[in-house]
Amino acid sequence: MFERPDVGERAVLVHIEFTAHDDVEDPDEFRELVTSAGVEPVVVVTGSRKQPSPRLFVGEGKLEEIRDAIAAYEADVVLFNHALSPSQERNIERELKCRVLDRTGVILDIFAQRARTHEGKLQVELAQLEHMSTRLVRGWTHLERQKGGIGLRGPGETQLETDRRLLRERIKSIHKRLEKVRRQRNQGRRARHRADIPTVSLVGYTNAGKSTLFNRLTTSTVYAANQLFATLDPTLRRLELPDIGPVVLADTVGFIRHLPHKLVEAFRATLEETTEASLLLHVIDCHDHRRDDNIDQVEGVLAEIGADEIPVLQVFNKIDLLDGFVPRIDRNEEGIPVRVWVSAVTGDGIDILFDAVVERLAEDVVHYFVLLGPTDGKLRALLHEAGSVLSEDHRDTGESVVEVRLQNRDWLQLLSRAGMKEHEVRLDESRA
Ligand SMILES: Nc1nc2c(ncn2[C@@H]2O[C@H](COP(=O)(O)OP(=O)(O)OP(=O)(O)O)[C@@H](O)[C@H]2O)c(=O)[nH]1
Repeated sequence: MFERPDVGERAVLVHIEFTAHDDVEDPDEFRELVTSAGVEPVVVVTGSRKQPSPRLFVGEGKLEEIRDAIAAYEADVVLFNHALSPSQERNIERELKCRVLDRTGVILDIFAQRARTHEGKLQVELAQLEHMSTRLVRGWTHLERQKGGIGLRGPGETQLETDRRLLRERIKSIHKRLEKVRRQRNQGRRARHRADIPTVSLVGYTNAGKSTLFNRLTTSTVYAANQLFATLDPTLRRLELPDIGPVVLADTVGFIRHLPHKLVEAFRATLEETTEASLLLHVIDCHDHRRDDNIDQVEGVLAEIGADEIPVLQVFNKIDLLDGFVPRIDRNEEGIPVRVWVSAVTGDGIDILFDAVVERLAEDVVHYFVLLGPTDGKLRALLHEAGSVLSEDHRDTGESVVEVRLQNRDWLQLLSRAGMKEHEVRLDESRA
């Protein structure tokens, strides 16, 4: 699991089935989400109703039950697995004399903890502020605010003390900054591509086992790099892979069923970095009856954020839950690994997963038409020596166009041996 500060909060969860609706949330998933947010679920109060009560969402009897649960379990917060209106949230708080957060608030808290890029952070802050602006001011004690805690963390925290006008200004200014960040983004991304070491990003539904796999891949293997990686971010680690060299492994926030509509943008922003990955490990709980539907949804979102061009290796996790299943690699017709069956918990198959990752990264070949002048003799010789030259056209100008195909890693190595930087190489773009 994620390492996060232990705020020691204890939560009563509330999950109600509504007979008049069919969009039922999953109570187990909610428990996982709450745990992900660093809060301890101490009890789940369940019930069923035809439809929500407009004032208190639940009935008087249920409210009494929740009040008893707060006292019995000494809970700090009540978390509803539902979207509450601001006035419902306020009314329930007043009745229970305890902090109340709805499902949107819980998810936002997770996003706030995990957003990494500048844009991601802004987008999450925006969603938090917008969510909060309708919910001011509820008189939480100063102590509670200082302590932090679910729904009180993240960049928007101090905004609780400001009035609505300031909040609106802040929202406006974030919109502006987001626009600017977006304008600069594509440019920045191109530049970063050149310098960065390859990133392998774990994506998948919440509870698929991403964090478990992340820890397994980075702590218990010979490939985990010993040297400190210049980040305090627990979701980024460096590995040294045979034949590939250094690689960054990145964990991402999990997909969530029934993501509240207004959080879709914020969620995508937390995933923004994956569009720069060299390889995606799509972690899938192979034991989950919603497996195929989950895969479709993840692929759909990846396509929407423009990450569908990135090579994907599916990791079917939790094979220990399938009887007598042994780890294996599935390959496509071209012999390329497309799926690996593993258990992150037992470690079964982790070795072949590494093999498959190395194989997929090694596939990362470049195919260029390089313009070489009289002073580029060294690079030309090295490319020939490496057997990477497919064809060569000499021009009257004394230049030649050399068609090369080789692994990106080797290409970069040859450039460095030739004393050249990648941006100094002239490519014949018309023939790329
Ligand atoms: N049986 C079994 N359980 C696993 C395996 N991998 C993970 N789990 C369990 O599945 C649950 C979720 O694992 P996580 O690693 O937290 O999942 P995640 O995808 O990171 O979830 P989020 O952090 O919510 O996105 C935990 O209870 C794990 O112990 C596995 O290989 N086998």
